Amino acid sequence: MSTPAAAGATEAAEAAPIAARARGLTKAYGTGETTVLALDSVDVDIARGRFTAVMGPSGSGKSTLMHCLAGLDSVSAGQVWLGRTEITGLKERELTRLRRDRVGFMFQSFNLLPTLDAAENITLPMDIAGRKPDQEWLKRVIDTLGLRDRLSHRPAQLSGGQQQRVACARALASRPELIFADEPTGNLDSRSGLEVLGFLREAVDELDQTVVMVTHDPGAAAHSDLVLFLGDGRIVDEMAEPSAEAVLERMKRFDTLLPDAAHGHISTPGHDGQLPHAHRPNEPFRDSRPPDTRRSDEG
Ligand SMILES: Nc1ncnc2c1ncn2[C@@H]1O[C@H](COP(=O)(O)OP(=O)(O)OP(=O)(O)O)[C@@H](O)[C@H]1O
Repeated sequence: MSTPAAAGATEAAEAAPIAARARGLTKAYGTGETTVLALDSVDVDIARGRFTAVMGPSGSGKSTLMHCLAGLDSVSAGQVWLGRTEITGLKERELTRLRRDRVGFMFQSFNLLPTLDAAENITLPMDIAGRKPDQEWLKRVIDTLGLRDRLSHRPAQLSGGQQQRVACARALASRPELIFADEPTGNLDSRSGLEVLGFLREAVDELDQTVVMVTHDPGAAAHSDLVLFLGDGRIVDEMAEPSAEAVLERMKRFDTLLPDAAHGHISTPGHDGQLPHAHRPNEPFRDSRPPDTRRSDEG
C-alpha cells in the first residue's frame, strides 16, 4: 500500500528500523493573521521497539505532533511515514484502515464504550476490523494487566485505574506497530499511574512493542528510553535514558529562556514561571523513586 514517495523512504526504513518518521512536518492552524504554527518543520524518527516520551511546555505542539504522526490530523507541509508507508497523501479511508490495523491509542479520557464490558471494549477495534484476536497474546495482555476478573464489568463498574488498564489492553490487543499514548496517567492516582507506565515499559521490553507517550510529568517520562523536548513547534532537545530529576531540570529551562529561532530572538514563555502542568498538585510521579529502581517495581 506504499505510495511512490514512501518507496523512496523504504531503504532508509530498512537500514534503521523506525516505526514512524517525519520530515519537514509543518502544521498551521487558521489562516492569515490568526495562523498558529503548531509544528515548524519537524524532523523526527521514532525507533521501533523503544519507548519515546514527548515533553514540552503547554502549546509547544506535543499533541499535534502525535496526531500528525498517527494520521489523526492532516499536515500543512512535509511528509510522515508509518513504518514504510507514507501516510501524508493517503485518502481518509486508507488512513482509517491504517490506524485501525497498525496503530494503538491510549488517551487520558480512556474512551471506553459504557455499554460494553471490559472484554468487549478490549477487542472492539479488532471486532470492527473483522480480525480475530491472537488468543495467546490477548491472554498475556489481560493477565499482565490484572484484568482477568474484571472482564465482565462495564466501565462504570471499574475504578479509574482499571478503566485505564482496559484502555491499555485495548491499545495492545491487536499487537499494533505503534502505540500512541496521550497523557495516559493524567487521570490516575499514583499507584494506578505507575502500573500503567510499568505495563507500557513491559510492552516495550518484553513484548517488543513501540510506544510514543505525550506527558507533562517528568516522573512518567523517566520510564521512557528517550525524551523528545518540543518548544514552539520544534524539537529543541532530546534525552536518552532519562531520570525524573534530569527531565525536570531540562523542563525548568523552558521557564527561563525559549529560543525562538523562527524570529531570530530569545523569548520568554507566556506563563508565570510555573512548569506547564508539571506542578499540578495531584501530580503523582515526580521524584517518587530513585532512578536506579524505576524499573524494578513494575510489572
Ligand atoms: N484545532 C486547533 N485550532 C487552532 N489552534 C490549535 C488547534 N489545535 C492546537 N492548536 C494550537 O497549536 C499549538 C500547539 O497545540 P498542541 O495542543 O499541539 O500543544 P501541546 O504541547 O499538546 O499543549 P498542551 O500541553 O497544553 O496539551 C497551540 O498554540 C494550540 O493553541
